[in-house]
Amino acid sequence: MTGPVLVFDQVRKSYGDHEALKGISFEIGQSEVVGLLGPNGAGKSTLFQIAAGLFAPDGGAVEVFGLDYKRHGSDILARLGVVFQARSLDLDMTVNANLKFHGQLFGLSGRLLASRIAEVTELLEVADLLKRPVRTLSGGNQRRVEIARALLNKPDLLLMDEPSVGLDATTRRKLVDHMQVVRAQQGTSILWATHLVEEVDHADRIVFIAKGEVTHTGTPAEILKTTGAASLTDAYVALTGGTDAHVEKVA
Ligand SMILES: Nc1ncnc2c1ncn2[C@@H]1O[C@H](COP(=O)(O)OP(=O)(O)OP(=O)(O)O)[C@@H](O)[C@H]1O
Repeated sequence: MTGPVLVFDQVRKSYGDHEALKGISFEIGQSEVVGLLGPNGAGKSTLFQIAAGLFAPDGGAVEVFGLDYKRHGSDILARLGVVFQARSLDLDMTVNANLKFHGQLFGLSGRLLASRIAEVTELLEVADLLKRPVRTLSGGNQRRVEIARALLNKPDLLLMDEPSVGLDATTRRKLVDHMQVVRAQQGTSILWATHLVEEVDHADRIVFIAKGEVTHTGTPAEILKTTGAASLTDAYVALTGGTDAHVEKVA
């Protein structure tokens, strides 16, 4: 396919009388890394869950790989990788057992599964941890294993919802570097939801959302130009009215 891998078209979602998404529209192209940046409560997770097919929007449409979830849910999921905000590895199983189980869910087995596990763990630099129970790994390494797991099916689109929560600045930067390698080597499109500017400063495009609406979108260079800010952090503070305390820089 040559079209966008993900399209949000006027997506709306309410919880009771609270409108969490008020008509979100944007697209992600092939091999594009898009940062979805917004303060707490902006609607990132809600949008992310809709993109992952966990629930349908109240209004508007979402298309993944040109398909809709209603009719082609399993076709979409076969080509999707998802890293949720909450950790979801089995802590008592080894890294290898976790990856094997997940791979089997995608119909992988035998040598093909073993070679995929070798490939993704090398990519995320956790190959030496395969025999370790997940419980014994640092938070950063557990996150890398989760991302490796999400790549087992060679997804065309990887969705990540605040994957670096709880990680230190150096480990966060390493994750950003890993994702650039994943995109370069596998051509994977990536949607990275975060409230940390530093995680999206190398994205192809940043979509700012606040209070359920897209407020700005553009390449990092375009956003600097439009806002006249000296740094993306300053631009973010300007665009969000300086209300987000989570603006951090890597030392
Ligand atoms: N299940 C729910 N029931 C009621 N309100 C909800 C629910 N989930 C989210 N909300 C509300 O919808 C709004 C958007 O929440 P959402 O979690 O999507 O934002 P977010 O940008 O991901 O925030 P954070 O960065 O804190 O994770 C918030 O006001 C939140 O309180």
